[in-house]
Amino acid sequence: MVDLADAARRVLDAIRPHIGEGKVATYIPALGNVDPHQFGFAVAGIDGTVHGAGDQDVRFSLQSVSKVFTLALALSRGDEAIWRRVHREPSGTAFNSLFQLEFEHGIPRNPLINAGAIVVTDQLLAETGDALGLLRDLLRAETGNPDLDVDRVIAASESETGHRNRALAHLMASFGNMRNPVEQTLDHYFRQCSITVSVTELARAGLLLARHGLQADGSRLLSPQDARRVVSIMLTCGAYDAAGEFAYRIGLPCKSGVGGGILAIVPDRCAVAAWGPGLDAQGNSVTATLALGTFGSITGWSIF
Ligand SMILES: NC(=O)CC[C@H](N)C(=O)O
Repeated sequence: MVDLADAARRVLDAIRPHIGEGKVATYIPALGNVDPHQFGFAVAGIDGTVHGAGDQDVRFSLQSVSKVFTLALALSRGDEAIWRRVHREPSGTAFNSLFQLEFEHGIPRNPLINAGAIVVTDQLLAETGDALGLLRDLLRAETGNPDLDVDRVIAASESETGHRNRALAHLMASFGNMRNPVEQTLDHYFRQCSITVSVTELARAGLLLARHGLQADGSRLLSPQDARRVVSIMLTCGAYDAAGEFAYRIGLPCKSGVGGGILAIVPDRCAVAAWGPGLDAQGNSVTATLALGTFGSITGWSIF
């Protein structure tokens, strides 16, 4: 029997000497203001009990971790048409890379890199009229924080400097793979990335996937099959061009974001969230990656 409270404490002890390592993302200027000397860890057991350590209640920018939840929302609508607009293969390239998208005729490799997530947001927006609103409602319900919201300063900073994301979206539009005007979809995309959460909240929200699509209130968002699909895409694509390294080192489906957060799923057991603002060259948090590896060693949990 694994004692999750004890595991969280032991993870913090192991990570303490590394706190502050890595480089805070500065290509989104507002993210560059975050103090790198912070670290939070939380594990939510399948029964909903959360055990945390360190800066477990400090909020940070969700960034690309949001892509898992927009994908879940798109699939929850039974919308198989999304798979004509985005593939399901690891990209092996940076999360905001352009060149593969041109070779592959404007169809992104997967929904967890920027181009793919922009397509998913575009599809949700076209189908529902409010992609950000749907995501915010879902995350409010699943994190248990009714005040969860977008950080407007970060959203504005993303938009002001979002040249690459605009380039990706316009390239896809040139291939006929955008349904809304580029600026409208990107407005929802930038704001979805700028939602703030703590690791405690993120771990709780991750239970949606650990419970195979069941929401906190017991209702079903995703079929078990679609929940499994989301988790499989996290394993193969969730850490961009380090997804193979993550599978090797951690052995759990993960999704990272440049805010320094990483969500990992242990199906039927727990959801784990780790956060440290300093990133490695691939844009994955140094301390959060180490923390998940340590958690895996302590518990012996891996999907392999
Ligand atoms: N990897 C990430 O977290 C990237 C998300 C970020 N908002 C971007 O679009 O560049």
